[in-house]
Amino acid sequence: MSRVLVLNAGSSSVKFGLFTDAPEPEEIAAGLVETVGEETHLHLRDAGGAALAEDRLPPRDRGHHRAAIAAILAALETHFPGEAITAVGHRIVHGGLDFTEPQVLDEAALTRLEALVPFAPLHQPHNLSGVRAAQEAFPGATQVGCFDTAFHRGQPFVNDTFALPRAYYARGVRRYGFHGLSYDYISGHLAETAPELHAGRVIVAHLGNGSSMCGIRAGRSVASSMGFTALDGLPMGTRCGQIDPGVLLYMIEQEGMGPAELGEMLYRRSGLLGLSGVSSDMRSLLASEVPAAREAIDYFTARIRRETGGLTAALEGLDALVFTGGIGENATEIRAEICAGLGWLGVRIDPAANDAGARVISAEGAQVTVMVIPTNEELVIARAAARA
Ligand SMILES: Nc1ncnc2c1ncn2[C@@H]1O[C@H](COP(=O)(O)OP(=O)(O)O)[C@@H](O)[C@H]1O
Ligand SMILES: CC(=O)OP(=O)(O)O
Ligand SMILES: [Mg+2]
Repeated sequence: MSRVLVLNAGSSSVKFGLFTDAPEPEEIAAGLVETVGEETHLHLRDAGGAALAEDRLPPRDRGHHRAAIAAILAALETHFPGEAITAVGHRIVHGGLDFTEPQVLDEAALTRLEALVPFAPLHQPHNLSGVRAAQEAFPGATQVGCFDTAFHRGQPFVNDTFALPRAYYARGVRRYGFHGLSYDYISGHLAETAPELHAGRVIVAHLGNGSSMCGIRAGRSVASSMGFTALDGLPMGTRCGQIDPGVLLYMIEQEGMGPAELGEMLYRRSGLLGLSGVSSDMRSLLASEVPAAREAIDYFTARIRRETGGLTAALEGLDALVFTGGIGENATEIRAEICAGLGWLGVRIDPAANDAGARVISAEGAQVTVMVIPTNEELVIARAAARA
C-alpha cells in the first residue's frame, strides 16, 4: 500500500509523520527529534499515541538537522520496514513571490528555493537538505514542497508592504509572513468545528520556538506579525522580533558589526535567550529563579498583547483568539498572563478550563472565544502530498 511521508524541519525540532495515501490521508505514525538541554531525542509513536521508540541520539548530533533526518529514516525503516513511500511532503519555510501553493519539487524549483536561503537561515537550508535526503532514500517518490508563506500571499497591500521606495516591493521586499501551514490547519479546523467563528475575525497565536500571530477573516490571512523574514514581530527562542531599524544602523556604524555578525546576533543570540541569558526554551525559563528569565517572559507576553491589539485593529474587531504551537498548546501560565491583560478587548478566560487544557478556555459569556487548538502542519502537508 502506498504511503506518504512528511518532514517538517522547524528551528528547534524536526517533526515527521507517516500517512496513508489519498483520498484523505490518515496518520499511521508520527514523531519528532528535539534537543532539550544537552540531549537530543527521537520520539516515535503510533496513531493511537503508543510509544514505538524513544532513542537518544549521540551528543555529536545535537542540533544537527541532517543527523535528525537520518535518524528518522532509520527509525521508520526499523518499525515500518518495506513501506512503499510514493510521496514525501516537505515544509518549506520560504516560498518567496513565486511559490503560492504546494508544488512538486524538481531541480529547477530547488534551485529557486536555494536562492531564498539567506532569508530564512534557521529553516530553509534544513528544509532543502530534507528534500535531498528523501530523494536519496526514496528515489521513486514524488517530492512535494508546502510553503509557510503561501497562506499569506493574498493579504491587502497595506499589510504586505513596507514604506520603502516603491521599487523594492516589485523586487520582492514584502511582508511574506510564515507559519502559514499551521494557520491553514487551524482555519480549516475552525471551518469544520466552529463555522461561525471561521466566518468571523480570528487571531491565531502560533507560539513555539518560532512565534508569530496572524489575523484571519473568513479563512483568509489579513495580516501577520512576521515580515520579509521570520525575524519580525514577536520575540522568539533566539530571534529578536520587532526592532527599530535604527538599532541595526547603530550596530553597523558604531559597534562595527558586519552582516554575518549582525545576522548571528538577530537570529541566534537574541529573543528569550538574549534577554534572559538563561535559555531559549520556555520550559527552562518558567522553571528558572533568575530575575532576567522572568523579564524575558514578561517581554514575550507584553509583545503578544500589543500584537493582539494591532491585529484586532487590522481585523476591525475580534471574535476568537486561538493559541497553538509548543508554548501556546502547553504553557498554561503564559496563556493566563497574556489574557489577563486583554480584558479591555473582551477576552476573559476560565482559569479551570485553562489549567485543564480544554479546547475552549474563555469564561462563560465572554465576548471573545479563546481556544487552544493543537496545530497539525504535518496533516496539511500530507494532504497536499497525497493530492500531488
Ligand atoms: N509544557 C510546556 N510548557 C511550556 N513550554 C513548553 C512546553 N512544552 C513545549 N514548550 C515550549 O515550546 C517551544 C517549542 O515549540 P515548538 O512549536 O515545538 O517548536 P518549533 O518552533 O521548533 O516547531 C519551546 O520553547 C518549549 O519550551
Ligand atoms: C517560521 C518559523 O519560525 O518556524 P518555527 O516555529 O518552526 O521555527
Ligand atoms: Mg514550528
